[in-house]
Amino acid sequence: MTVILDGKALANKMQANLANEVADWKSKGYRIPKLVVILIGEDSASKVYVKNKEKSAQKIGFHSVVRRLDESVSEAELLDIIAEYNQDETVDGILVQLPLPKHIDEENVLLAIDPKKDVDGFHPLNVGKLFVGDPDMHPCTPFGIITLLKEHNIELVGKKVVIIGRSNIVGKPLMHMMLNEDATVTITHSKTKNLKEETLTADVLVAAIGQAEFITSDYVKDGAVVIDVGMNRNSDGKLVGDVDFADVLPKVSAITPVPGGVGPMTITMLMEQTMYQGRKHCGEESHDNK
Ligand SMILES: Nc1nc(=O)c2c([nH]1)NC[C@@H]1CN(c3ccc(C(=O)N[C@@H](CCC(=O)O)C(=O)O)cc3)C=[N+]21
Ligand SMILES: [Mg+2]
Repeated sequence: MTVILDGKALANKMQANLANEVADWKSKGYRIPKLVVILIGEDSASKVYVKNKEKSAQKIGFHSVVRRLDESVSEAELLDIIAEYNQDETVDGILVQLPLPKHIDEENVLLAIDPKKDVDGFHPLNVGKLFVGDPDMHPCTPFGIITLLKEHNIELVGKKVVIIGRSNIVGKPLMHMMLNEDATVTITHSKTKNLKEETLTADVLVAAIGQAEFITSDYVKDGAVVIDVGMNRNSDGKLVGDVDFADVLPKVSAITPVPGGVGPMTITMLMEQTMYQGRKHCGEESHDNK
């Protein structure tokens, strides 16, 4: 029997726990955590993701601000707006939705966010802390993957993890998180030779490729755990992952669905990290910090 790693179910459970904690703070008169999401332009996928983040934040009871900026906003204007939220003591988390318009330099933006409010874990300081094995804020997608695996008691110590994809938001940070769990990690990517030879060695296979249903059962070892980070539309307009779910399912011990797997966990870790910052600043000593 294959275990379905139900990210939606765990997301609901974790977000309900956060909602209880926030309700408890409210009853004590503490300041409530605030998450600011900055959305630039009219990209339709970004709008959907930001909407989902806003819905989760509101459901938990956080103060949720979505700052919508015109596509034409200058980098200097954006940096000023970030500086304003950095200084605002009622703001616990700041997220600038990626991708950015071409005329804005991503590195400048990520460097501008106070690392303490960097709920995405993308600031180079947080990236470096993860790299040396002393993480503070984590990138949410890989953090969600690790959290989902732990919830299902999937052992990582000494296991062979193969990641397909070397992005700064998934592949590379996940490599470090897996190393911190004492896994043996291989990263593969578009220039990897004999990809299938690599993936067939995986006890845990993570697909972050960006190609609909690319991973079929012939890429997967019997009994492996398969994590699908993909979000693609197939020819019928249906949301599918990078894994051919129906083909792979009978061969593996556990697998994440799309939708309802890694995506909801990403949002949940964003909420967890907003709460993590809030816990430092909203409690007994600082509840008057309105
Ligand atoms: N600064 C920044 N931080 C991000 O975390 C960030 C970003 N920029 N840019 C874009 C990506 C993408 N991302 C997703 C989050 C949730 C779902 C999600 O909830 N997916 C649902 C389905 C959603 C649907 O129906 O389209 C699911 O998998 O079940 C998907 C994708 C966060 N991102
Ligand atoms: Mg994130």
